[in-house]
Amino acid sequence: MEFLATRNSILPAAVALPDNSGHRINHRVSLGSSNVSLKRNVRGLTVTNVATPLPTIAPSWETESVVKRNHVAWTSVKQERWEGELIVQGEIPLWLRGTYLRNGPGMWAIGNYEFRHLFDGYATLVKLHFENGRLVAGHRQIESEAYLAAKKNKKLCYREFSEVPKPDNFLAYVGELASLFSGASLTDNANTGVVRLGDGRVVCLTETQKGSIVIDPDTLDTKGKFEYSDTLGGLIHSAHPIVTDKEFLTLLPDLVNPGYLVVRMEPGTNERKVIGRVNCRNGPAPGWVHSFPVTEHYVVVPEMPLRYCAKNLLKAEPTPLYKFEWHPDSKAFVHIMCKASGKIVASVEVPLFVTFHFINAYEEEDEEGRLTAIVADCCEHNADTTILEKLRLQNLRAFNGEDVLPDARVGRFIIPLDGSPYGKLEAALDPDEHGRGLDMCSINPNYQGLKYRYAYACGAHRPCNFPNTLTKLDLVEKKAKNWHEEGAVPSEPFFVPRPGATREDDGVVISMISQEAGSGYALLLDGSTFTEIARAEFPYGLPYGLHGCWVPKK
Ligand SMILES: CC(=O)/C=C/C=C(C)/C=C/C1=C(C)CCCC1(C)C
Ligand SMILES: CC(/C=C/C=O)=C\C=C\C=O
Ligand SMILES: [Fe+2]
Repeated sequence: MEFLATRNSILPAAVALPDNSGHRINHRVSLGSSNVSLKRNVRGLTVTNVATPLPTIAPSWETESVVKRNHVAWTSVKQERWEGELIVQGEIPLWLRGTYLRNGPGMWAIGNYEFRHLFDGYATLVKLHFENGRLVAGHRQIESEAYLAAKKNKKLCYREFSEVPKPDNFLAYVGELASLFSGASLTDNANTGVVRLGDGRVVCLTETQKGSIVIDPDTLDTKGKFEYSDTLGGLIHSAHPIVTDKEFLTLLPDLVNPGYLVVRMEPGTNERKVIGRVNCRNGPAPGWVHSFPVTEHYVVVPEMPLRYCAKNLLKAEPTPLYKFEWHPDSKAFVHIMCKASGKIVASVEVPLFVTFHFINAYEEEDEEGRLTAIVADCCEHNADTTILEKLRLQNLRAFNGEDVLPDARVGRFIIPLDGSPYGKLEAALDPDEHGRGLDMCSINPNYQGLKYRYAYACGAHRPCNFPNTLTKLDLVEKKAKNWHEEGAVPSEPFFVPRPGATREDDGVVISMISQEAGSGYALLLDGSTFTEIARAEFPYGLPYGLHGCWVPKK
């Protein structure tokens, strides 16, 4: 494992603002009072760099409260919105023109009520707009029904990942007993990812279908629901569709007759069409499909023994695995469906596994060019579900130097296409290369579905309780380069290829770092050397965020 030199010195914040580090605070403090002009020299020009915060809409239900001193990564963002130019240290490549958007659960409280789990928080969308070597940043809360209702009623009104409203909260809001048992009580808090469709629309997503929300990538305005115009129904889908300029592919789990519909939507439409259906091989319900990968011609449908649980969906109190149950006896399977015909070309038993995120998949050929297997890689948690519990906020906030992050690896599935009944699952490289922690991955998008060499992810610099490095994985040399800074919690490293590049790792890696001291910054690493090329400090600490997308400049 290679560790790269990192900086310890941190630039002063562009604008001095109350940090997120604690004390008795008044959340109504507005950023509006903090406009600051800073002069700097950019390529011979003196540029007045004005951090111009937008008017702050302080959550009225988040008035005076006592906040414990926590890592800013796990501390709710204090303002509903902000925008301003950041001072850049280093050089942003001039070819980098567009907006990186990152979604994630950034607000974990309603009044004095603190949410339990990382995945419960109300969605905070962050943007980094790069143009001419300059960087304009901002964030904004997504105005889902769930968020607006919580704000208005000062209480939880919809079912979140682990939180369930008290019946009177929800009934007071929606007013119908039957709604508790239908999709109406599920959240539309689109806090997981953000994708740019082939037609240019930008949609924030979570695992409930109703939580598909169209936003404006420039202003971060919530434009409204993305309504699916088909009649496929169902309540949930994969949080991570595969999105290219040509299509949107996703999985719709069927909780009644355990299986999955594999569906495709064309750009410019809202209608998903069925490619085919996979019936589960075993178990009382489909396995959780947070994500799935595709190859050029096939869709890989994982059947994980961590399965949805209809009973847990209705429970008022969280169960150990939330809306899921671990069924090792039901075994694990991987199904391969042909994209063109919808036919299942392989359905094999594989070793037990636990994953949130697939990294990529590709078709393996023999010397004669005959297709022999599908290779699918994921961030695999050693078939251990305890990672879900480690992501409870109280555990994330309680870090005391103990090394409690469970081990993870690049799990490589090899799925034979010769009709044999078993597939293999092995580590693609020694997990010690990335500190035995691994999640939140990206690749060069031009290599999606193709044989590839590099992946970017978060790994571990132990002791830790959460992935705390950025790591570049070389899956051919089986080596990793790691970036780490003391106390930093980096979000998913997102790879943007350089236009015209011919090398797979020619591009930049974008991440946002939340720092222990309460601050945060945007970070650019060179995709090839994996060394820092630029950073820009935010005037306030950023909470942790999940997944992002790139919106190129028109
Ligand atoms: C943020 C993340 O990674 C996952 C979020 C998952 C969510 C919000 C899941 C929500 C669900 C419900 C509210 C009820 C139905 C089941 C399930 C999809 C898990
Ligand atoms: C942040 C995370 C797992 C970290 C484990 O080491 C998973 C996030 C899942 C949702 O997108
Ligand atoms: Fe995810």
